[in-house]
Amino acid sequence: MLTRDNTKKRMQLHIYDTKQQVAEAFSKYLTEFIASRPAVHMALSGGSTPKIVFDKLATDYATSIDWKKVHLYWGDERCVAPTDDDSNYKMTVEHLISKIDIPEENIHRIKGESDPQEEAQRYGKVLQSKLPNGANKIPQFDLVILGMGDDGHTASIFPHEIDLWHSDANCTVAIHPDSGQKRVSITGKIINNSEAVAFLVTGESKTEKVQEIINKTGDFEQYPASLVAPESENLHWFLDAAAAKGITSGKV
Ligand SMILES: O=C(O)[C@H](O)[C@@H](O)[C@H](O)[C@H](O)COP(=O)(O)O
Repeated sequence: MLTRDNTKKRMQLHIYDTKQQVAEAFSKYLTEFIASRPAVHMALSGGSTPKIVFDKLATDYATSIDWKKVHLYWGDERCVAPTDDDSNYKMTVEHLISKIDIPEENIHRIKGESDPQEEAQRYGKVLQSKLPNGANKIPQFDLVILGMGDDGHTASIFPHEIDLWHSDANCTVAIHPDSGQKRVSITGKIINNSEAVAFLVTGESKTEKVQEIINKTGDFEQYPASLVAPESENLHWFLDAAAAKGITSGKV
């Protein structure tokens, strides 16, 4: 494991040869993380990368984790019905929730079928009421799991709307730059207030942005993923060799 200082905050890099090894390593990390706490409130990422991790958790780790003490939230959701193939909730049900013994009341989905602005407000209140909040009164996740898009977006904060990261709101409405699809997303104040943050990033298409963000080169400051710097300094990047290819050995 490499450790390096970046954006004035420390981060831990976990680099493995294959996507499968990333899934195994993250599943081990999550199992230990959950075992060490009486309850865990964690936000899941969407997209395709989590599928291999959720499949691993739902098979090899289904009984190693006490899912009754785990509360699942989402870092973002597409504004579609929960039955839509684009729904992050649907993907999570298919690859994880339908295969583990987790109480229904522990699932706190973003309602993609609702009016986006109303849902962003509602979900922001859910976080405020269900998550512990520290002295700063900001809801605090135990763990936020994030992916990163090829353009350096994370959750659903995209480069063309990077100001949404700095919103005072807990949740915001974003628009996908290509499809125009609306999304509900948690904001930077929530992500950086989390006790721990773990990126799951794999594949050649992520190499360039990972390189710029970790090495702090190029236009890294324009990528929302570069703004992830939790106050806790408990930031982990789980990467396969393809995504990590451009990381200079540098000072670690
Ligand atoms: O709703 C989403 O799409 C995600 O939450 C988003 O932030 C995702 O993590 C990245 O776009 C990476 O997606 P892939 O894993 O599909 O590359």
